[in-house]
Formats: sequence, structure tokens, C-alpha cells
Amino acid sequence: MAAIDAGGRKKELKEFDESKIGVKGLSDSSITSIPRFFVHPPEILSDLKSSSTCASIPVIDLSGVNSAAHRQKIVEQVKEAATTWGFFQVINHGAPVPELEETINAIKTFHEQPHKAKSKYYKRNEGQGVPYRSNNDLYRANAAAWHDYLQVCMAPTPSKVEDIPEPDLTVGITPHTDPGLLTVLMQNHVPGLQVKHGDEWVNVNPVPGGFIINVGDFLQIISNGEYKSVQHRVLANSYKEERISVVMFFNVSKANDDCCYGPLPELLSPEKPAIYRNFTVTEFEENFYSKGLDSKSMIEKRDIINGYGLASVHVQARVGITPHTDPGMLTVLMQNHVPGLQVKHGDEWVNVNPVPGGLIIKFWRLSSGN
Ligand SMILES: O=C(O)CCC(=O)C(=O)O
Ligand SMILES: [Fe+2]
Repeated sequence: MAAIDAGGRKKELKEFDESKIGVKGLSDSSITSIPRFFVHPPEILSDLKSSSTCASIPVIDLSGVNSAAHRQKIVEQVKEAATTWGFFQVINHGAPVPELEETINAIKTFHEQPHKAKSKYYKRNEGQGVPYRSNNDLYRANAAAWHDYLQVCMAPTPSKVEDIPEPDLTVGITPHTDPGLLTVLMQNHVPGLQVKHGDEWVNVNPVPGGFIINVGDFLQIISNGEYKSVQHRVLANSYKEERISVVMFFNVSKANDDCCYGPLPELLSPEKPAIYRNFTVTEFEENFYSKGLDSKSMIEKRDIINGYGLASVHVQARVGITPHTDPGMLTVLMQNHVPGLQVKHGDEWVNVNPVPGGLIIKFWRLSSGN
């Protein structure tokens, strides 16, 4: 397949976006190959075939959740699943199954409308109303994925993965973790969702009437790493029928953004110190929305891991810097023989003279600059 240059790629993306046909339109046009901007890099593609055939995420039966006898056991099951898998399905949750099926059918009906009727709703920018578009992160992602979205703010986000001519060259949804607190997901009977468990990709097989629940990055942070936000992906649909999922993201509001979030104090102790630093929602979102979905969890990307516990080593080489404090708990620094580093000690700036082979260790909230 010929390489695509950045200018050509941008033009093709724009043409696709402005055509408003979505991947459904491409599927219906009887194409035999997919546009190049859908083709994912080899490291993603080579991993697509590897999935476990035997493991499956826990299924938790919620019947009796309001009775004292069952409740404690269910709470334990949820805790265990959130700790070990970060993903589980719930059944007998009380939401009427016929209404769930009706929701799936309504989404199918929307996507199957003629282009003219549907394209009125196609909108790239987030906003009010019920926008429909192909790929939320179309211009930010390294490669586009084979799905269209119909989005409702404050309500479920139904997405639809059409069948595709070359399913081995792209994905339905790129491997990622969800940024928020919790995600609740409902899917039709067409498989495709997979969850990373240890080194394996595990199929999340549709359970009729079941909801799938997964832990997001935010919950991992406030639980101080106890609950796991795990990677998941959707394979490009090689079935003749569309895959439909309805995804509800529970995110944190920006309304009170002076407020700093971080690991809950009641979960911390000398044995379990905070492994993440505090941050505002704006800080948190800026990182997520500046990039497309990708396989690296936002927690890793965001440098909110403190300098111990979950070891995340960010190596930076820099020249000249203004006075600042480091966000983490501890910084380990190595310098060449040229002096310049100074540390604020009381009211004085003190030179940190290079000692050959020496490492400089700095604790939280000490100013430094040069
Ligand atoms: O469609 C699915 O099953 C998964 C969707 C998903 O992971 C997401 O939108 O974050
Ligand atoms: Fe997700």
C-alpha cells in the first residue's frame, strides 16, 4: 500500500468529513478497499489477531441488590471485578430489556436513513443537540476507525460499526482507556469489543439484556490505583450485520474547577501513599482532548503519577529554565559539569554545583531554576 503524505492525508480526511457519508456511506458504496487514512500502523494491526478464546469478563447478577442478604455479596463482586478486570457485565439490573432492544433498533433506524435525511445532523464540533459524525477524533487520531457516532450530551452515545471490505487493516475503535469515572455500555449481538487482561485481549461477548460497566482513568486515580482503568478496543466488523453499541460516559463536571481532584484521603495511609498528584478537571481534559484516542492511557500520558509507587520515568533533557516547583513527589536529576541549577533556600538562591557522577534528589514543592 502506497504511503500517504501528511498533506494528502489531511485533504482526504477533509473530503470524507465534508461528504458527511460516514463509514456507513462507504460500506453502502460497495468499495473493495478502504481509504488509506483508515489503515492503522503495523503495531496495532499485528496485535489484532491475538485474542484469548477462553477467558471472559465477570458477569454479576444484580437481582436482590436491595436486600441486605445479597447486597454485601454483590458489593464484594463489584469490588473484585473493578480491581482485577476493570470491566464487568451486569444482568438483572432492572432496566426493561424490550426498551433496551428498542433503543438499539432506533439507532439502527437512524443510521439506515438515506444520506440526505441524515447529513442534516452531521456536525464535527461538540455542542448542543444530537450531532452525528464519523469518528469523534477524526483529525486528531493517527488513523481513523471504522465507526460512526450519534451523540447525545447528558445521555448515551450510540455508535455503530459498519461491516467493512478490509477488516484486517483498520479497527472499529482504537485501543484506549476511558477518561471518566465509569462507562456503562450496551451492545447488540454482533461481537467486536475486546478488553486487555494481563497480556491477553479478551472478547466481551454480548449477554442479552446485559450492561457492560468499566472503570475509567478518573476512578483509577481517586481510588489510588485500586480500581483499574483498562485498555479496550473494538475490532473492525467483518460480519454482514452492523455492530451497535450505546455508551454512557460518567464524567466529572467542570462546574467547580477550582477544586483539585486526586486520590481520596480516606484511602491513604503510610503503607498506601498517594500514587497520583492532584489536578483540576481542566488540566485533565486538556490532555485528553488535545489528542486522538490511542493505546496509552491518559494516566501515563498526563504525568500525574507521583515519583514513586507506580514507577513512571519521564526523561527530559533541557537547557535553561524559569523558577518553578515540580509537580511530583520526588525528582531525580543528573547534570553535566556546567553549573546553573539553583535552589531556593529560605530567601536565598543557592547554587547546586555539579558533583561528577552525582544524582540530585528533590522533594515536592521546593523551587528550583537556572
Ligand atoms: O462500542 C463499544 O463497544 C466500545 C466503545 C468505547 O470503548 C468508547 O466509545 O469509549
Ligand atoms: Fe471506551
